[in-house]
Amino acid sequence: MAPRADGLTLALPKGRILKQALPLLRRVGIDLAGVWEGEHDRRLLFELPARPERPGGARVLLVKPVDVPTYVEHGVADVGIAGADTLGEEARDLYEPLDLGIGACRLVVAEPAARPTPLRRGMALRVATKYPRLTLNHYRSKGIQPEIIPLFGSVELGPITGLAEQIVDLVESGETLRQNNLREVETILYVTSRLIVHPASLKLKQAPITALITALRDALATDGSGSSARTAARPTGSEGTA
Ligand SMILES: Nc1ncnc2c1ncn2[C@@H]1O[C@H](COP(=O)(O)OP(=O)(O)OP(=O)(O)O)[C@@H](O)[C@H]1O
Ligand SMILES: O=P(O)(O)OC[C@H]1O[C@H](OP(=O)(O)OP(=O)(O)O)[C@H](O)[C@@H]1O
Repeated sequence: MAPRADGLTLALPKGRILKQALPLLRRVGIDLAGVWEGEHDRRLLFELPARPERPGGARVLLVKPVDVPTYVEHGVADVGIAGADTLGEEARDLYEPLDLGIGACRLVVAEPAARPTPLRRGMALRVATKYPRLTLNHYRSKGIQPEIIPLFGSVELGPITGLAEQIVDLVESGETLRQNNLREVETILYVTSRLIVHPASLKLKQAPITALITALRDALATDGSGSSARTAARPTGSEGTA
């Protein structure tokens, strides 16, 4: 096997994306089995031992999903995995060579099914969200300058409690919206997780990074899970933004 992650540091998102990323990473020689012991394991840094095909070993950092781009942008990690939602929220100097197809969901506008708010240019509107920048851009394109109410979770409570008229949040199955009597108004962004690379690492560690990208691309091409996730999240012909 060709060296694929030799000497690289990877920043991986804890939580739901990690679960989907692990089988893919295993296929390209980054195997956390027997190293990371699962969600109860509180360690955050793992050294993958050197092997004949990876003489320099590899290092894995487990970080909060929203922090992955920060580790890569600062060059602490050479590569990382981050959702298009996280990447779209803040402009960063990162190379984004590959859509991994995992972590598929959508960033949508939603509101109470029984209390829709018709939108008019220049209207006053309160919108609760974890994504202030993507949200502002979306409403500004409609001539609306909303008051953004920043939340870090349970965003669906916003319109139920009267905190906001609308929300912008991620939808996967649609179950959270449904159980809270909310309806989707519009999709802002089709989200999947991307491989991100520190630009300097791409030059300084060109061989292992190119090998990793190629191996991941090959694994995705022969693995139904990546492409099916993409298909589920994104209608044919759409590209990133809705
Ligand atoms: N149903 C979903 N809800 C939220 N994020 C999802 C969903 N499906 C896929 N994702 C992707 O997973 C990423 C991380 O989501 P996750 O909820 O694991 O992180 P988090 O919000 O930091 O978690 P926590 O609940 O621990 O704060 C999102 O940025 C998005 O790209
Ligand atoms: O469409 P669904 O499959 O129901 O998934 C969407 C929900 O999942 C996420 O919340 P998460 O579970 O991360 O909890 P949070 O509200 O604390 O962010 C997201 O913010 C939605 O609330």
